[in-house]
Amino acid sequence: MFAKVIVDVPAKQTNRPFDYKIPDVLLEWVEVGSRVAVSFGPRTLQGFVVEVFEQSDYEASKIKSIEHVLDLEPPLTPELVELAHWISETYLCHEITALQVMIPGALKAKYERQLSWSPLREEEEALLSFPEQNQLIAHIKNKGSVTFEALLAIFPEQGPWIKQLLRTGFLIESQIVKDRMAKKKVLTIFPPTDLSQLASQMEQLSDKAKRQKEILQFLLENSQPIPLTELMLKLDVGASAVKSLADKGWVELKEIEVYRDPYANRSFPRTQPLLFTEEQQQVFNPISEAVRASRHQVFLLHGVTGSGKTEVYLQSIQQCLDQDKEAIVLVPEISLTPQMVERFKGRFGDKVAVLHSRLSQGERYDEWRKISLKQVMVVIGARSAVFAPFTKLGLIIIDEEHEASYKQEESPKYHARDVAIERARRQNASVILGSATPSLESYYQAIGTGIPNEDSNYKLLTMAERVQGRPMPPVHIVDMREELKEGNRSMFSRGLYKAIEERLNKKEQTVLLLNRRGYSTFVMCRTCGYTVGCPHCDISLTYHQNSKRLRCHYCGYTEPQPHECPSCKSEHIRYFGTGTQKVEDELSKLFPGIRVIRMDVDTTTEKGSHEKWLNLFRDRKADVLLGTQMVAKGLDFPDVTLVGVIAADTVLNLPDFRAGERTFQLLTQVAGRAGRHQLPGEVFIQTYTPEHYSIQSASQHDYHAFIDTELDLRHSRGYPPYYRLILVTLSHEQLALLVRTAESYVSRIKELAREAGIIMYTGNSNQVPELDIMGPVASPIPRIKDRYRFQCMLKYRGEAHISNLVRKATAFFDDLCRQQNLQISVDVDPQLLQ
Ligand SMILES: Nc1ncnc2c1ncn2[C@@H]1O[C@H](COP(=O)(O)OP(=O)(O)OP(=O)(O)O)[C@@H](O)[C@H]1O
Ligand SMILES: [Zn+2]
Repeated sequence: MFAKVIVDVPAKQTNRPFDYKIPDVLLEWVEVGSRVAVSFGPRTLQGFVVEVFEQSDYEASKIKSIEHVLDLEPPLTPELVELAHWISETYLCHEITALQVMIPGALKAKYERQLSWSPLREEEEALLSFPEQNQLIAHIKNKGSVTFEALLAIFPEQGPWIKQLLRTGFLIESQIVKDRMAKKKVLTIFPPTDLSQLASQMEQLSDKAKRQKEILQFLLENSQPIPLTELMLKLDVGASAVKSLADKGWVELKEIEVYRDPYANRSFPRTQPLLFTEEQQQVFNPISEAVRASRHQVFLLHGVTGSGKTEVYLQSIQQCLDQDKEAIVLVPEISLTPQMVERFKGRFGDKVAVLHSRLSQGERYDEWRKISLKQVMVVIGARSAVFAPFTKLGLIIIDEEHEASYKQEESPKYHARDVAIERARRQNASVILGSATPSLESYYQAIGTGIPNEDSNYKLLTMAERVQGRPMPPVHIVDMREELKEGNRSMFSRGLYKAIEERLNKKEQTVLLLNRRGYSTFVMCRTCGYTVGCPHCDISLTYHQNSKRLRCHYCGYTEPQPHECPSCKSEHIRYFGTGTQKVEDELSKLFPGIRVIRMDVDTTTEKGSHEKWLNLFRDRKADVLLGTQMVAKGLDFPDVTLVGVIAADTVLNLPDFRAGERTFQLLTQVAGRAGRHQLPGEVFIQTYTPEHYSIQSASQHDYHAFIDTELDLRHSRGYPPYYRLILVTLSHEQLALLVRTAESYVSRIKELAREAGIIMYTGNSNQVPELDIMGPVASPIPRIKDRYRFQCMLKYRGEAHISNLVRKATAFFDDLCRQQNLQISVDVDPQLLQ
């Protein structure tokens, strides 16, 4: 037998699989999706098996053998292997990169697989009566534990038996990875094997041994092993009572390996399905019907903030579980709050695995194992959870589908929403895209005039009302130019100031949003106009108050706060712009004693800090939650009655055609945090451009007004959803070489387009162009980490085979990339244009 293997060499010549022989001893273990070690030139490298077959076209003697198999169960399913191929074609990346992104980081570390005998199965051992089984058992028990390789070396013929013992749980695998991967060991109490004696043993105990009786009683009722600490907490007993039972030999104490569960110490009260509102029922019906029929359909669920989308998700998932199918829920990383997790764990309990980047590598790996061993049916996670190795997928839900963070910014630059739709299509699963502010791309598809696409199968579902008829909060737009005219130079308008004061008096809570962290966003000399920039990037440095240092938000460079102008030595160096730190400062000056929680990248680096702040706020230990966009999403706190946006223009002024859309989304989301429960809410938006349509329509909660204007603009300028984009960024340390190369890159593409007969934009309005190339021009941030950056943007219609051109053009510069350290980064459907 042979295997086609994609080897871990990200270079152009290896974007194809190589043939390897499967040695007999590994026949049992090599499947599509297996990770293997193979020799490649002088080295041994990792690779993924993408096909297993019988006849190779190559001369048998020339084909090398697979050296090892790296996991006892293939980490990828055949379906995911195919999906990786699709990703590499769609997003123009190496196939190995797409395969690697699908497996948890812990698997990539070096580790050793130890097999040992499971204490949990001791009683059933007698059932294993085949001589082969007994031989294996004797060997392993004798050794205590043994590596997989050693076992195979001694019993090369016994692959099938080893596999069977693993699958039935008699053998357990522990992965001893240099320090961090060993599974947690937990002291566990095993109830007596013979429960019939338990009653009489309890009789024997004197009245003083009340605790011991309770423990036995509990074990009698549950007859399951339970970790010592958990039992002690549950029954409120000390360890000594357990010890005396163990000393009598009535119960047994043993260390066993358990999953590291970040939510182990938290209980999630079980919730029951809520009775749907009329709107919820009416959107649920078609979803439920598609799930039951196993029909692929994409539902765009446009529901205003507080309309109860989550309950629709929950009951749709239930529908899926009832069909014995699995579900994936994607949420943006920053809204993966304990509150969100609680809602899913509360409904589905142990059936839920959670994946996000704040888990340790070990925790992540354990959650992933639960998925691949089919111990859970639901996964909730950030972007990469779209690759959960389920095999009976019924539904994928993407909450806040408009979020830019679903796009991965490094290779593979995939969009989780589009990957989800593709995955669901291949599995006849349904997709729910939920948002109060759907992206233009999804909305355009759903209203049925999208880019012509045979497979498009969208359906628009709308929930226009909040649950229980709660009103949308009134929004006041404050023109900051007027404030200035009236002599108010503070960052708080008079209206917002009064509103905060009122909340303090009434003991209600306030959420304040400012999308810029740090203290001051730039430092400028009033005498000569010099601004302090990063020496490695073309961007100004931000002043951070705590460290009293200036910091670059792109490369992390820092320098001490200057006291005179570095250029003209004048003392009139001043701090401009407002960041979250400055707002915090200002609040405590204006409202002495005010309790503020600040949440931004600087206060949430520590593990668990994000949750800690939100819990403090929920427990009303603070009056104000102040932060960057992380405070805008998903929060559902009953006492929040005021939302203030300090500067709505920060996003609006970004050099990005989506600036208007992003502003509308952010304002709508953050406004949606107010008045979600009994207490009515109120919103203040401070801005220098109150007339802008994004701000106007957000303040009126009018998605349709916004989208009509925005669609017209996109159409006239030839942007998505009418055209698709590919952004190519070239970077190099030498500007001259870079400019030359960027120009020749663009000529190359034009040449290839002409050869392919693609109609290019010429300014002639009689022809509808298929492709327009803008650039090369300097990128919005022309230099990062000492590398100059130039970009060109390809706008194109439909598929038009443009990605093929880009692939060819990029390959043409491969040598230059290797020899001259030129970098070419290709971003298909880019979300960030810098
Ligand atoms: N059928 C129902 N009956 C009673 N209460 C409900 C019902 N559905 C949802 N709710 C409650 O209404 C509130 C808002 O619901 P939810 O948070 O799901 O809204 P959402 O649409 O997800 O909002 P957002 O987009 O702002 O996050 C929650 O407190 C939720 O428990
Ligand atoms: Zn920098």
